[in-house]
Amino acid sequence: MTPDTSIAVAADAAPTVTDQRPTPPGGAVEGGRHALTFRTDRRPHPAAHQVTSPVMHAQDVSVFYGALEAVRGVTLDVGRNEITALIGPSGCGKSTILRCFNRMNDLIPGARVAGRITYHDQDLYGAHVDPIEVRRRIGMVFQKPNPFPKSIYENIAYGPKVNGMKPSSMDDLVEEALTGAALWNEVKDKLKESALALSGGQQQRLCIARTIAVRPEIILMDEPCSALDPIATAKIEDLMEDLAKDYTIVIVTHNMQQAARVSDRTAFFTADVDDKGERHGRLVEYDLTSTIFSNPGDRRTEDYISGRFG
Ligand SMILES: Nc1ncnc2c1ncn2[C@@H]1O[C@H](COP(=O)(O)OP(=O)(O)OP(=O)(O)O)[C@@H](O)[C@H]1O
Repeated sequence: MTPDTSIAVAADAAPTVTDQRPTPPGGAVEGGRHALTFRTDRRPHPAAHQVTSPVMHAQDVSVFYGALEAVRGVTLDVGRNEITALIGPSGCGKSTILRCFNRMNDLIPGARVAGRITYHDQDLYGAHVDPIEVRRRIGMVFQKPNPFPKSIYENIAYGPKVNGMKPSSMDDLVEEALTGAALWNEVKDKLKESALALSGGQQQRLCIARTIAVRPEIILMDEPCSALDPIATAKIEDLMEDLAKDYTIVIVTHNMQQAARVSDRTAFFTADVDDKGERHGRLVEYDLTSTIFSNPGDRRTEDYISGRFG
């Protein structure tokens, strides 16, 4: 699909089909790609995250809700076609940072973003940037599956229609999106039935299909499996691995095994409490997932992933 050049985001932002994920140096856990063991030898915290192909860059980003500085001074790169996991204890600002990446915080009264976020080297918050187009290119899947109370088909076709996409065949586009979300075989004979009749896991895959139907480049996922059972969760995790061939994914998860299983890089956040008792989230450490889980550079990261804190 030819990207719409009338908006202010870069025209080279179309999805690519290369899998550039690095092979992690750590061993694999059962059923996953990364080690969950810890080494006692520590290495210096790297000065750079060494993301070779960043699609998005956050520089000294702080987010305020009214007077509360909820997250302070976050700097990180999101690598193209990588899965980046944001982990950390409740209230450290993971979802807040995630929402910055597609300007969802714009919709929260009193929310303000300071610092700079670039997407393909363009200021995501520039005056000339259309936030609606940002959210098409950078889609979001939420904690609780939220299909529209419409048919399965309409759930998928809705986004392309309202975004003015004119596919040569909407049927083909619907099939492609449902196939991409590993749902087609389960629903192809009941496309006219209500999406609300699907199971929770199917609904979540439908929401992923709805997201990819508008051809985003990045998919943000805010605890996408927290409402799902282990089997449905495993399906979404398998799906994420497939999706990362075509899309860049950033996921917030409370499930550290999930972060270890699915992600290439992990950002660990925590919250400092100031003398007024206010919590300010901050990024402690960001590195390859294998490093974060096997040889973290910061004691707080190790305490958290080993269950001693949080
Ligand atoms: N809409 C909002 N209005 C005001 N404060 C908010 C809002 N959303 C989040 N906060 C505050 O910002 C801080 C960070 O919240 P956030 O939800 O981003 O953290 P989190 O790490 O994702 O937490 P959790 O893991 O519990 O979802 C918290 O102090 C929270 O109360």
